[in-house]
Amino acid sequence: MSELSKNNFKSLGLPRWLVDSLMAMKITQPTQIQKACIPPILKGGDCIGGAKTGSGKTIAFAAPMLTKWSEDPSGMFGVVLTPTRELAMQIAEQFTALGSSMNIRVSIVVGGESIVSQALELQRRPHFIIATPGRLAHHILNSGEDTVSGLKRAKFLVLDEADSLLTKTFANDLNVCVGALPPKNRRQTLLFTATITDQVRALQDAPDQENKPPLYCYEVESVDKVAVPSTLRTEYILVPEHVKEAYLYQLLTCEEYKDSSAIVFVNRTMAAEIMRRTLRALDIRVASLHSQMPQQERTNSLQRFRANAARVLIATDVASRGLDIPVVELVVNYDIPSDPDVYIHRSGRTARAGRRGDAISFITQRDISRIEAIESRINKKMQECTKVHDTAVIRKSLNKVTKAKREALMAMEKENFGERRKIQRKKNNTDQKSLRA
Ligand SMILES: Nc1ncnc2c1ncn2[C@@H]1O[C@H](COP(=O)(O)OP(=O)(O)OP(=O)(O)O)[C@@H](O)[C@H]1O
Repeated sequence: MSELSKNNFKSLGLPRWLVDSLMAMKITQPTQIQKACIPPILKGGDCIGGAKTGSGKTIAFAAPMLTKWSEDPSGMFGVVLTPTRELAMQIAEQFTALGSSMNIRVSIVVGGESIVSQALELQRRPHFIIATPGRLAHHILNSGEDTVSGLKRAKFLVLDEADSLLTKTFANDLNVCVGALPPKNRRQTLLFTATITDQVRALQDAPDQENKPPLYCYEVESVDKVAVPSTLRTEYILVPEHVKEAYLYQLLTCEEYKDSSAIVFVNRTMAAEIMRRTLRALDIRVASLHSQMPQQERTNSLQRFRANAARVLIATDVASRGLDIPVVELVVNYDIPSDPDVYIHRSGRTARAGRRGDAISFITQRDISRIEAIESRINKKMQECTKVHDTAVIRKSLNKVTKAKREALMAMEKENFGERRKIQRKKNNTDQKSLRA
């Protein structure tokens, strides 16, 4: 098929109803990854789809799956696994929206929600299950044959954020999930990520004992060696460790960003909580998202941020992958991640679908080697951010920021926050490690 004739979804082989659904979402022209993946998936192939953050990978797998399902819309059809609960909910929303005219049934199977109501929902035979591996594995092992028997007839398995799912963290649960599905030669397997790792590639090269053609591997835009979107501006600020909070406050309230929607990434849950309280005391509309929060709070926080009731989201890496919130204009790496791929995913929460966005990294003396590793991974040098440079201004805000932080710490101590966190962590552990996700 020539490049020109791939310029709309119909010519890629999608049916009218789905083209209409996409059009209702104002999606009319396929992106590169969609052009590359949809036709071979429709032909029955497996696929490794690698493309930058925000390039439309979800529709690249959802559209061909929905197309094939609509030809025989009965029973369990596909399973999508993804590393976080919020991402599972987001993908389920996309499937539901795209398939709404076809009475689609989509079930979300994630940790932190009622096991019993999920089991009942699974018994009603959804067409698609969007799950985190831990909770789906739990149902497979504990919920009885009538709950999970439908999995044996699934035609598709998707590993979204495949590189993350193929790490040790998920190995046991993933094995349980894959073991409950038809063998490789009787299903299609689709792997998608913005950061293809050797573990993902290895699946393509693995000897094929089941007589299935090898996985197609699309590394879209591989000619362009820069691993982040071209619309993403990458900058850094050199910050002395003891005034990081004051710099953050200045950045979030400076002329350019005072009304912007921003995600601030920190490396620890405790830091996220301190930061949320500090910024709230400084009159910034703020929410937080981390793994030690009860699920209902996680969902509420994200909803508030999506609806712009909160302008700033303080998050750990539970929010670094996949979340699609188009209004986000700024990502701050308040703490620098040790893995350069994590930087790519975090920064990819902005500059999505061709929009502009900024990723600003706070660099202390200790972070220099991490920054070098990131620059070499993304093949791009960060520019110095000049929006917060006036030391007098920093000095001026330092007092009030320090006071706000001190009050936040005192309130947390009074509420026994550290203790509550321990209890929550213990609860999460006893909910057992297989419910991790
Ligand atoms: N063909 C298209 N035209 C315009 N917008 C699109 C198109 N395809 C997808 N989008 C929109 O682009 C945004 C990003 O898509 P998506 O979340 O699938 O990105 P992704 O590649 O999975 O990113 P990540 O690697 O961060 O998970 C979504 O809001 C989606 O609706």
